[in-house]
Amino acid sequence: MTTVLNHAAGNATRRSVSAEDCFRLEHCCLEALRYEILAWPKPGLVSPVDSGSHRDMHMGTFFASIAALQGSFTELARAGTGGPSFSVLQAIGLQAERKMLCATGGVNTHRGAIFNLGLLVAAAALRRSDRTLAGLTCGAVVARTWGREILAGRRHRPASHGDHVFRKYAAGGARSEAAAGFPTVYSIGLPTLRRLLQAGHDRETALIGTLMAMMEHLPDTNVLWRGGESGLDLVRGSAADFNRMGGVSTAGWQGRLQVLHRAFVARNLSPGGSADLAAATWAAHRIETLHAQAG
Ligand SMILES: CC(C)(COP(=O)(O)OP(=O)(O)OC[C@H]1O[C@@H](n2cnc3c(N)ncnc32)[C@H](O)[C@@H]1O)[C@@H](O)C(=O)NCCC(=O)NCCS
Ligand SMILES: Nc1ncnc2c1ncn2[C@@H]1O[C@H](COP(=O)(O)OP(=O)(O)OP(=O)(O)O)[C@@H](O)[C@H]1O
Repeated sequence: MTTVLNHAAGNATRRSVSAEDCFRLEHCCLEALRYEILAWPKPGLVSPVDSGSHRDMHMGTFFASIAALQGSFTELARAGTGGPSFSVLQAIGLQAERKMLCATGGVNTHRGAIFNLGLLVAAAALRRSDRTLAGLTCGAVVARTWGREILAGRRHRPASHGDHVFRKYAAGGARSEAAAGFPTVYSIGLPTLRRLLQAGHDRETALIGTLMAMMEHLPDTNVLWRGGESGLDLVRGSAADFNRMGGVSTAGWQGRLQVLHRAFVARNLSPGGSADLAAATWAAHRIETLHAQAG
């Protein structure tokens, strides 16, 4: 009798997640990556206008990577539905990284983005499948379900730039952000993006405003790797100045960002972590809106 009741209670909290649901989640991710690369001006970053501080990639490399990633986010969403151990998602994420490297001739265009977006879609699918998680953001679902394993995972991978930076500056990078439930996305990115959209800014402008908010606050390991602490101080300080002066809501903002772009390129600085989280913010905006509409 107890077994039957438990089984019934379990069914009441479970809901099936369709192939269409997973496909819709992937669409939010691929759209976010397209909007991020197309946005201009973005200090130090690759855009349709130039390659910023990067010598091994251009906008076409990013589009080749995005095309190769088609299917990977659907797969991550499908896997997330069952609330698997992090190692299951990691295997799919590493496979996606291999597809990216194959499409770009070995260039890292989206490693951070695959990690962030992959975890967010897996969490979105898990939340959809389990009604008891309905009140949580995708970020909170990531932290609660996979946070510990994400932090433990650092020990099992060959040393990366991120690991060097972690040892030298104690900056936890993408893993810390994810394990903490994406605080930069949910506490800084989303409020900024939604405020700018509500104020009537177009999508591109709102995304750049969001990027600049990220840059002011994020301990970006890409910047630390390339420019050390003084590079990070410069990036965060100049983003803070830009935001304090009214950011993208003030006339002439594009010109000010082009000046910053030249300054970053001269110092080989690229805020790739902020770019990743601006894309993650766009995807989270779309995914959380779909969730709210579904009720
Ligand atoms: C965890 C990863 C991203 C580690 O990479 P790495 O050691 O280089 O870490 P690091 O945090 O320095 O940077 C990774 C990238 O994240 C972005 N980034 C940099 N700083 C930050 C930050 N503070 N917050 C978020 N993203 C950041 C940058 O684009 C950077 O290139 C990754 O390579 C990995 O382990 N991949 C395996 C696949 C996986 O686990 N997937 C999970 C499911 S999708
Ligand atoms: N528009 C963009 N321009 C440049 N980098 C971006 C952009 N959007 C996101 N990124 C992120 O920046 C990272 C690439 O930066 P970078 O080339 O400095 O990393 P790396 O491969 O670790 O270092 P290096 O090229 O110095 O060996 C990617 O993980 C990517 O997710």
